[in-house]
Amino acid sequence: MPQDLPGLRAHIDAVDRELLALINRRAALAQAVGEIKKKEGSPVFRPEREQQVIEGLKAVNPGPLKNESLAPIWREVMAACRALETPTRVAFLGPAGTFTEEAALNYFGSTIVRVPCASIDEVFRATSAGSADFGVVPVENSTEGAVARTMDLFLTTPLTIVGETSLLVRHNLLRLREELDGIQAVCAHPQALAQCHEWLSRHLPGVERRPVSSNAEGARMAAQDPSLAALASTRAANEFGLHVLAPGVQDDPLNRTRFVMVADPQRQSLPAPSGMDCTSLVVAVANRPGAMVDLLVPLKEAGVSMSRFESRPARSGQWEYYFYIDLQGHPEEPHVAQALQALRAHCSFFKLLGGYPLDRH
Ligand SMILES: O=C(O)C(=O)C[C@]1(C(=O)O)C=C[C@@H](O)C=C1
Repeated sequence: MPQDLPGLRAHIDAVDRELLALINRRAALAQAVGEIKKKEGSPVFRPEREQQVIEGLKAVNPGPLKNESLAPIWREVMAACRALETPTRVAFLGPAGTFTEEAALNYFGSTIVRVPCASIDEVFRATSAGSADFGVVPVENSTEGAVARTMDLFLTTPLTIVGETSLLVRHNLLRLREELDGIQAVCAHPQALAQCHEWLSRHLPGVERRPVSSNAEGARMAAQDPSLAALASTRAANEFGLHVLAPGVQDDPLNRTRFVMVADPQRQSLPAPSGMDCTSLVVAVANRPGAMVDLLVPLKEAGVSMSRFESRPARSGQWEYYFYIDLQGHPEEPHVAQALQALRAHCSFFKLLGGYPLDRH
């Protein structure tokens, strides 16, 4: 190997040409897979297969490339291959610059057709109506808990969950002017305002906190009115030409949001087991003593672990609740199937929301 800069760069150029030829060979193979899928009428996007490809490579990676760098590279390669099979249209809580858009790009790769939506309801509507193949919505935040609207829509729409991803969420105070003085209102999504409550109380006491439909919408408003500030990502700051007055103003430095990918089960079948999956369901039980225990016993007996348990009022006026449950494993794995069957018998309402690969990065 040469030791001088021009010599090393010439080697890099040669390796890049080899890589290009190999990636094109891979793309041609994916195109051939696409032809078979077209004939069979089966869905192009197979999250469990993409997960297996990445995990398989991580297991044999000799380095020096780090395993955490490997995943985003192959995600993009597979997204580009997928785009040759068919364009993937993804609806998300927009406008451009939201964390939900970032989650969509991380998960599906940047070659998607972006369908920004003004609300979580619209993401579900666009995906149900077929104007998008997938929808991406926030489902829970490590500081603020469940995203209520998303949970309610799981109940009332036929969409299923086909994937999940989580993001470290950093909020920044953004403004046209490079000073804190004279801010009349801070505009952001209610969740972001809540996540930055302490910082706002300390540094901008008495300033109005104005809830808007998304953080990027707040940034768009702040870009038009110098008296307004926004709480949003640095991507939104770039998108709308705003200054970052204070970076990372969220109360919890490890603030994370979990997003899920939803799809219409008529057009996108349930992902097959990947080896490390999550099963999501929503149930209701009769309002009687011991009903909760009856719900948990079948899980214990089948050896299934629960990773999330969340309740939402059923809005019946009777103090009845829906329970949102995440289980470890895939609904097609025998012990999970057994637990689901036993659970169903104890529930007055039972809806399987999906079985999908766990987010492993
Ligand atoms: O294996 C497939 O089913 C493919 O379509 C190929 C491929 C890939 O690029 O590896 C692309 C899209 C799918 O989501 C999964 C994998």
